[in-house]
Amino acid sequence: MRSEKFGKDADLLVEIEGLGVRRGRKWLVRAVDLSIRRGEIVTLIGPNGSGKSTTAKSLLGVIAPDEGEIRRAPKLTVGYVPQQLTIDRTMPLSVGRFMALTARFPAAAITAALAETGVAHLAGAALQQLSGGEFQRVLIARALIRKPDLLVFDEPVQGVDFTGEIAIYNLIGQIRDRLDCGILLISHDLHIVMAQTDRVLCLNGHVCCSGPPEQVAASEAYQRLFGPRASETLAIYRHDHAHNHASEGAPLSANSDDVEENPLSQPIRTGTASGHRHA
Ligand SMILES: Nc1ncnc2c1ncn2[C@@H]1O[C@H](COP(=O)(O)OP(=O)(O)OP(=O)(O)O)[C@@H](O)[C@H]1O
Repeated sequence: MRSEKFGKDADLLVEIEGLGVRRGRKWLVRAVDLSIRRGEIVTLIGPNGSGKSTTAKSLLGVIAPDEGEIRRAPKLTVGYVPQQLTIDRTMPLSVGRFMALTARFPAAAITAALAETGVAHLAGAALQQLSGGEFQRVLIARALIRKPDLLVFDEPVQGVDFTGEIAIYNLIGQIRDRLDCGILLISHDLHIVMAQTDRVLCLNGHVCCSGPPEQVAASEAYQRLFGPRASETLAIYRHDHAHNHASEGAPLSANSDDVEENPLSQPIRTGTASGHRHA
């Protein structure tokens, strides 16, 4: 069943079906469906505590699901870019040494990865002296060394200033184009994250709504979660990029009313975005 599915769809990297994670009597997430294909940028958004990290950790295999299935393409390589806040930058360490901290890589591979994210000139710099945006580029470079099929970013613009944010999102788009990898972004920052995104899943313990950014931003469930002004900011960041969303469906209603912690949300689910190709 597993190999059959991935055999038929060579671009499919990971597929989550009916994911549920429970701690004690509380479901942290339930009934989450999510798939990521090569060349696709998928964003998980949702308020604090809505289950974004839980979903991502399940996808990465860090935590085991209590319900549902997670299927990964054979030999899938995943790169993970952690939140800046989770890393102690007070250690006296150069960028070059930081890149080789958890595994040994040839110097040329490190240089190439730093060049890919535009920070090759910082290889000898001290980690503490980097700006938020520079440090984020170093973290991305570290995740790129293994040439991942799938890159997961946890809050990619945390600690980065406003112009830096746009540059980081442009970089993420370029990485997707150059490496033809799949990308999963996790963010509670609801508008800026959407600029480069093909598909958004709005979580609040379950999938409140999903689909192309404009469709999600316009949905009632999204506006109820984030407030009516949330969708207005989207237009500022959205830019044109030539691709086709022809196979994505319109919102359909769905059921997931047994999730304890989501009193606000009215579940809406869209059709899955399959056959998505970039020019
Ligand atoms: N081991 C655990 N035991 C009990 N509750 C947990 C556990 N881990 C996480 N939670 C709770 O599960 C919910 C979802 O947490 P999760 O970290 O997935 O949310 P998130 O959307 O990533 O939040 P944030 O945006 O704040 O990072 C939260 O209410 C959290 O307190």
